[in-house]
Amino acid sequence: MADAEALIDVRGLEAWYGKRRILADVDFRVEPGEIRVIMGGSGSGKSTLLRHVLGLHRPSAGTIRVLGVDIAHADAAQMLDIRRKIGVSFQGGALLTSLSVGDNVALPLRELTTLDENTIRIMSRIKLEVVNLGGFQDLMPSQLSGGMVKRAALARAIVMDPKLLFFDEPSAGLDPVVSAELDELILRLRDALRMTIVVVTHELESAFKIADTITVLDQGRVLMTGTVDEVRNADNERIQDLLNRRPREVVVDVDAYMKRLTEEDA
Ligand SMILES: Nc1ncnc2c1ncn2[C@@H]1O[C@H](COP(=O)(O)OP(=O)(O)OP(=O)(O)O)[C@@H](O)[C@H]1O
Repeated sequence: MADAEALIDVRGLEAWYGKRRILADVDFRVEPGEIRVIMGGSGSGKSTLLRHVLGLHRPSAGTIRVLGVDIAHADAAQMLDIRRKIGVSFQGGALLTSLSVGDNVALPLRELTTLDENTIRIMSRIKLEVVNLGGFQDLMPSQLSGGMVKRAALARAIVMDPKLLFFDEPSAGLDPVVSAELDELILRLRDALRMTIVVVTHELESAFKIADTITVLDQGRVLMTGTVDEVRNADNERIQDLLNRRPREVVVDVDAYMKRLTEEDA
């Protein structure tokens, strides 16, 4: 497939927080219509990669093209255009507790479009139907269960019919049944609405169920990108450790450790 067709095309990405390198030489391409899962242990750099792709951080090195635009060099109008075409459902970005479910879902339409109120209401209700929350628009977030909150946040993320949807830890804090329902919903969004979806998850079962392709991150590097079967059968000790939940052996460089403790801004 030609390069121009990738919706996300990250090459050679490097990211630093202070003196620590968090991502090194990351290549990450997402093709239209796929569900890509980003897997990796805690602190492997999954959120940092997403933050760069969303234009929240500038890369220290490398290029990031999203929907054909080099986002490190995009102007405000280009960024706004991209934001309109991207849906985001992040763990931290929960519903606003002071707004009804319907008003939460309508938020992107009110902030990013000039549509009239009637159209906004109809569009948000349709998206609530899509996530099986039809008729719940007048409830407050505090009246919803954990799974319903996730689905309402998903309705908000897709209310603008994004080409690209980012979903951070959909299963976090949910019981297995509710989590499985959410997986089904993600698959339906890809199939029915033809969205391209990037999901970050710790849940192996969920990852294997929804992913077309998986990118495995470890210590800020991409260990591999492949299909579910390719990742499952990977001849790579670290990947097998992650799949079998074996902890990494800790190798401590004592001199470097002492130096870090005694240097400022370590
Ligand atoms: N704002 C920050 N300042 C300094 N270091 C940070 C910052 N954000 C993250 N880090 C560090 O960068 C590394 C990667 O963090 P990141 O949140 O990207 O990992 P993650 O794979 O998303 O982890 P988790 O699954 O626990 O959310 C971690 O070592 C973390 O401590």
